[in-house]
Amino acid sequence: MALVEISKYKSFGGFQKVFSHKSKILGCEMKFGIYLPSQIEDKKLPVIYWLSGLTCSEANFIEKSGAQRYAQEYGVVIVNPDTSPRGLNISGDKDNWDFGEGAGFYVDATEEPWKKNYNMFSYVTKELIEIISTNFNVIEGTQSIMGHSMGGHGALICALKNPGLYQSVSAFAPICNPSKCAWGRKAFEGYLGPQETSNWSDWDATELVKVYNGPPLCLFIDQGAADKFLQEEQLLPNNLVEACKIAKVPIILNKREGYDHSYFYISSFIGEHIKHHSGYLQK
Ligand SMILES: N[C@@H](CCC(=O)N[C@@H](CS)C(=O)NCC(=O)O)C(=O)O
Repeated sequence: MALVEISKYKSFGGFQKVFSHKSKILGCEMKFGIYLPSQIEDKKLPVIYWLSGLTCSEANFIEKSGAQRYAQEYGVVIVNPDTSPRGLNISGDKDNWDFGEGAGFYVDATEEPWKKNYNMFSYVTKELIEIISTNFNVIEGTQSIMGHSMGGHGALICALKNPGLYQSVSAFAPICNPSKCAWGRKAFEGYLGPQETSNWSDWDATELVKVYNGPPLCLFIDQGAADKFLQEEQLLPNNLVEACKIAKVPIILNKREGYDHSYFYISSFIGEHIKHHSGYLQK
């Protein structure tokens, strides 16, 4: 599991780095970003994982979120992986911006030709955690997860399907009910098979919340009110809020007037999310 350092920039006192490594679970070379605050020289730190949305690589979050300032302030490492396997040349993996490369949807695929490599759920929740705890000065098991859009869905399902693995979870404009929106239905159909014969509900936050059985978990959700994908009913936050009410799972939904789906919106509130997670991680 050798890591290769691809880039290193000093930022707010710490270092923003990118590494590549050969992923066993995905069967390809993968890159991830990691921000290492300066405090890591003296002590072990907790980790927040960030999962990006459709069309992103590890670069978007690093270059546009402005997270480094807050990671340094709160003394947390931030790790952000790519959004799918890359460079495999599976037939059809580059034909769509919302399926295949850049759109792994954080599931473990069961369908051909994806099932051998498109296993982003296992990559994020197992292999990446192991790589980070083996190679960096982090507190093993003290971690949270957040993400945006497809990555917001990813963060929610990673937390809901692994009770206790993450101390807290948050999401910006998450795809809350993928079984009921066009993006999710296309991805689930391709990676998991037809709804009638596959367990889509095992990968859908709105369904998973109804059967959540683990340590107390509060879902911290952010949504721009002027997000065109909210208006197009790709995100469906109200379905998640309703499911949480029924299941008695606490949820905070912050509606942000005038904000859209972009990293201008994310960078406006990333500090609040890092502060939120830090409250759980520094206990
Ligand atoms: N390509 C899509 C938009 C895709 C999109 O908005 N992707 C979001 C995540 S769902 C993103 O983070 N894009 C990268 C960026 O803004 O840097 C379109 O043109 O409608």
